Amino acid sequence: MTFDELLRAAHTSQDLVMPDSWSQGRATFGGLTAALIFERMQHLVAEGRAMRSMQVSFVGPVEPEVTASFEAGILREGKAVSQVQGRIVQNDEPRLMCLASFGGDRDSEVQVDALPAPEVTPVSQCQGLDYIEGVTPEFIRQIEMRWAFGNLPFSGKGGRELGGWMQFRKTPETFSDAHIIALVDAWPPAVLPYVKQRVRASSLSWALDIVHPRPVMEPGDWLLYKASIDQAGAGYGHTQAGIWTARGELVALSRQTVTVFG
Ligand SMILES: CCCCCCCCCCCCCCCC(=O)SCCNC(=O)CCNC(=O)[C@H](O)C(C)(C)COP(=O)(O)OP(=O)(O)OC[C@H]1O[C@@H](n2cnc3c(N)ncnc32)[C@H](O)[C@@H]1OP(=O)(O)O
Repeated sequence: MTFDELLRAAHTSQDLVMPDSWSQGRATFGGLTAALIFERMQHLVAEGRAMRSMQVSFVGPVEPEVTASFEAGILREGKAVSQVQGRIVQNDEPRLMCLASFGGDRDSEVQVDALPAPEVTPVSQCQGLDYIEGVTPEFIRQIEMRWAFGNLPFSGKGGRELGGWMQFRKTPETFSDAHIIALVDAWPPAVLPYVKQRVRASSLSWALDIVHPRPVMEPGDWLLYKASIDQAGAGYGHTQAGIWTARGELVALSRQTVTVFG
């Protein structure tokens, strides 16, 4: 199933089955589960209130091919901001919890421009990460990544930065916030180039802000992702990342805590 087909399914039903083709080890790709719960949360919110900030806790693996319930509810609606919660339940256990703040614009004297986007090699000159059965996670069949910063996972070469260009392999119908959410989580944890052999890793928690006014993005546009490690040790890594359009406009800011089993 394509990302757009799954988004449509999330509009019509609370109960969804995540296909194997979007899996990552024992779990479903976290960018997909977060995007689908986001989609259900967003539908509860009045027009004109854009998602500003979202916090996700990956409580447990959302297993592929097993029905999961995607539940959403409003916590509070103020003059400009709607606070919304979402959760995914599978086998009567919470597997993902999400809080998001959707806010309309208000008059303000404060205006601070974003820092410039990083210098980067053009997408046409960057090496893509191909899907290799049994080697890469299944969801790499859906999302294309072209390496521009840092070393490959399991290369043992380390480095503080990781990232590059990303887009859906099948051009989507639109480029919504849900599409951004799915793309941003696709990159492997930035700590993985430190290990020399294949080890397991999982996103544990994720904070994502989308910046407004959102730059104009057309389906099929490449986005740039650059993560850096703040600190890592004892099986956990703390990373932050920026996301930009190819024109260098800031789109989103991401912070993740990841677990690494090795
Ligand atoms: C040239 C080369 C190019 C290659 C190039 C491509 C590279 C590609 C790299 C991929 C990189 C991943 C990228 C993740 C990105 C997401 O999307 S992961 C999906 C979203 N996150 C989740 O589903 C996490 C849900 N939460 C959890 O499962 C648990 O809360 C946490 C985070 C694992 C907590 O840790 P815990 O309490 O220690 O976990 P627990 O449930 O007790 O389970 C631990 C066991 O699970 C295993 N485990 C953890 N994660 C997984 C997993 N995803 N699948 C299977 N087993 C897992 C551990 O190894 C450990 O195994 P044992 O030591 O027991 O044998």
